[in-house]
Amino acid sequence: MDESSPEDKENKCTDMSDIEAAFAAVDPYTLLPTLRLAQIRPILNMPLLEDCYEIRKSPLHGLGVFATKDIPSGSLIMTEQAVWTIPKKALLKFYPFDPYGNGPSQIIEHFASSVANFSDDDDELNRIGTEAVFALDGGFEGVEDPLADLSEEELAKGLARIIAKNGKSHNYQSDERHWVAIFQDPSRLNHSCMLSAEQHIWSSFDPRDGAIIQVRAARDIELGEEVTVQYTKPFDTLEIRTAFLSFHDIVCKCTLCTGGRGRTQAADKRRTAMQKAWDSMQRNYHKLEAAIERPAGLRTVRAENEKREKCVKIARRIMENMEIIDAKLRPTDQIGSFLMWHLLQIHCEGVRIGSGDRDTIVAAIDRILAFGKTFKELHTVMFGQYVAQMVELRRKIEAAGFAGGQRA
Ligand SMILES: C[S@@+](CC[C@H](N)C(=O)[O-])C[C@H]1O[C@@H](n2cnc3c(N)ncnc32)[C@H](O)[C@@H]1O
Repeated sequence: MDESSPEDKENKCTDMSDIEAAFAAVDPYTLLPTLRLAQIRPILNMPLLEDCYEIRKSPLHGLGVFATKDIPSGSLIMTEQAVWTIPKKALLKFYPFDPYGNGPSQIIEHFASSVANFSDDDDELNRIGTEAVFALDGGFEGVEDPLADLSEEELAKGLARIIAKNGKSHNYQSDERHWVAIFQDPSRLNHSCMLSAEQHIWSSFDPRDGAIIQVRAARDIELGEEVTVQYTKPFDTLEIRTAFLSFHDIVCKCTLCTGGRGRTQAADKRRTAMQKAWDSMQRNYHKLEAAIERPAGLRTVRAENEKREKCVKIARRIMENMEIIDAKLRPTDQIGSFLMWHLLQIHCEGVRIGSGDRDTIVAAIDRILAFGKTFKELHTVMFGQYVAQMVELRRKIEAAGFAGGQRA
């Protein structure tokens, strides 16, 4: 039953300053660009599940990472500082078959300055760093001492292959270039289209600070199971995944790809529906931005109300799109840090700027909090913080008498 008075309804769009101020406080755009590694570290300092994996032969390919105990969903399985980070564009030039005509010595120079000499006064550390990179998949299998046994070109080719097979993309906030990072144990994570873990790279503000990776369980992983991540995008169908993976010379042997047509078709159907809702949500978000920017024409109350109504309608469509995605999502869809974060950013921003309607805003917060439950399961660190802020926001709105769209 709607218990709000006609007067309340008339006042619906007024006095939003509290809510807007509260939203401004949780605006991810104000949070993200200021994050530096030093600030991220305490978040990263979440307890690591000690001795929970080993590296051994995998049925998927070469070596893989396997659980040595039951790993509950959300556990931090690995965290590591990059052994080597390198700008992607520079990388292009490194390839011996490079169109820019640069010699292979550049990759060796970069390797020598960033890895082999990462500790100027500790030869032992330099040796460990060098051997760690040389031992990675695709580089120098069967070569005992690459530095002594190979020509400069062979050495450069091997290093380029190591980067191509094991590099993980990331960006630094103060640097427009795309970067590739090489980690040690996380390089042994094989791909599965039904992942069991998610990897997230925390790039600091400045490339000189390096990058850190976190690998978390996306679901409960049983003792002996292989820990896998997904190299492809969250909603990619079999056809798209196959195209991407074959470009990287991978014929996927995961349980989904080898599980029969029925299974892949059902997964494709679900992923296509999510992709459609995601695209529609992005379009609606842009529409919302445009609707908000457009002047209301005559600055009459009517024109302002019409504009507001339009914005509210679009904001609601954004919520509907989200609900479709929410209903179809599985933890094996690689949703944690990447997808849900963006989803919420768009959603929260969309509702904040698009709607002066308190019912819509309160409903949106409840929706976000409901998503929070999914996130709690996934233990996505950043989101945990975000949810806490949402809870606080909800509390403020309730205190201001806006709960459930009714004035107290
Ligand atoms: C980052 S490495 C993974 C660890 C690697 N198995 C090793 O021995 O170090 C990436 C390479 O593993 C192989 N790979 C990973 N996942 C695979 C899968 N699902 N099916 C087949 N090969 C896979 C591919 O050759 C890929 O280039």
